[in-house]
Amino acid sequence: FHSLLHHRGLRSSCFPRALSSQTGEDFSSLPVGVSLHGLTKIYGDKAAIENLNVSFYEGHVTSLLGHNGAGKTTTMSLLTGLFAPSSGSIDVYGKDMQTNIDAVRKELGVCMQYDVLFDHMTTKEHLLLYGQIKAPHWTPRELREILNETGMYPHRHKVVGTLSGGMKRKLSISIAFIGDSRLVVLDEPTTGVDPCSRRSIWDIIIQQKKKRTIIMSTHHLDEAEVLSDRIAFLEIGGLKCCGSPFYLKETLGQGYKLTLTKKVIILTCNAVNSSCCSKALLICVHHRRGSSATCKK
Ligand SMILES: Nc1ncnc2c1ncn2[C@@H]1O[C@H](COP(=O)(O)OP(=O)(O)OP(=O)(O)O)[C@@H](O)[C@H]1O
Repeated sequence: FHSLLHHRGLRSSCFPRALSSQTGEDFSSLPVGVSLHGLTKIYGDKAAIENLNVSFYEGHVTSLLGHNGAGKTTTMSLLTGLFAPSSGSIDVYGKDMQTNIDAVRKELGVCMQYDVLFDHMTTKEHLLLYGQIKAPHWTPRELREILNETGMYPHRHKVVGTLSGGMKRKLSISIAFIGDSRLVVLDEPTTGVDPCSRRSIWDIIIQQKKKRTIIMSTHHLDEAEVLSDRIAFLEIGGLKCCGSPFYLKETLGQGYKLTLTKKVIILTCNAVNSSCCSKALLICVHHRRGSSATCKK
């Protein structure tokens, strides 16, 4: 995060303390899936997140970015109802999370940072188990569709203990999409996954975002840029800026700067006329192109 700001020629102090999500870009035509109102979580005497105000839109993937300890996991934990906020509220499709937690959970899909899977069960058995808990009305055909869409169908009879790390992540993500979850929270969905599997996970997320509000956390800037409709940068528990990757780059970034400094080379040219000096310079350039030897002439 800091290096991104540095590369863009920005210091984090350039940002206002809590730049509103609505600043600069107008998403008012999109349905709001989730909104956080003055969300604060205090552990002991320390605020893990403080006065977070941001809206997440349906049909969007929004990435939470920030350094270690910025408050991403805390925000995710509050969004999934794992902890109650110290103050503030979360609205999920118009329902207050605190007072309607059971109704909200029916529409909530979660992929935790670490896979919560059972080694001795097959891929299909996982889908059946979580399907039974989350969406008992779902038919085996609908579960099969999820497996197809996430590319896990060919691996349906494999026990999870024999799956690769990438496949386990895909299975965890498949589970998050069971039951037409409208709010899907993905905590570092590509952690520990090879570049090829990462890309197929990106495809799954993009394919599934229609009619859902997807909120994910990541440490990968490239991933956030490729996947996100919006990126929310957190720092020390506060929202530093939020917007589409394009908007953030256009508005806050200053592009990359390349500074070239020409090294002074002292040419010991005895000749008085300039053509000799030019010739010497040319020889010098040829020398330096051909090898790293010091130019003497
Ligand atoms: N259970 C807890 N008890 C006390 N402090 C906590 C607890 N969980 C998180 N914190 C503190 O809250 C702050 C935010 O932590 P959080 O895990 O949300 O950050 P993060 O952005 O997810 O970091 P990472 O990228 O390392 O996962 C940190 O200072 C952390 O030490």
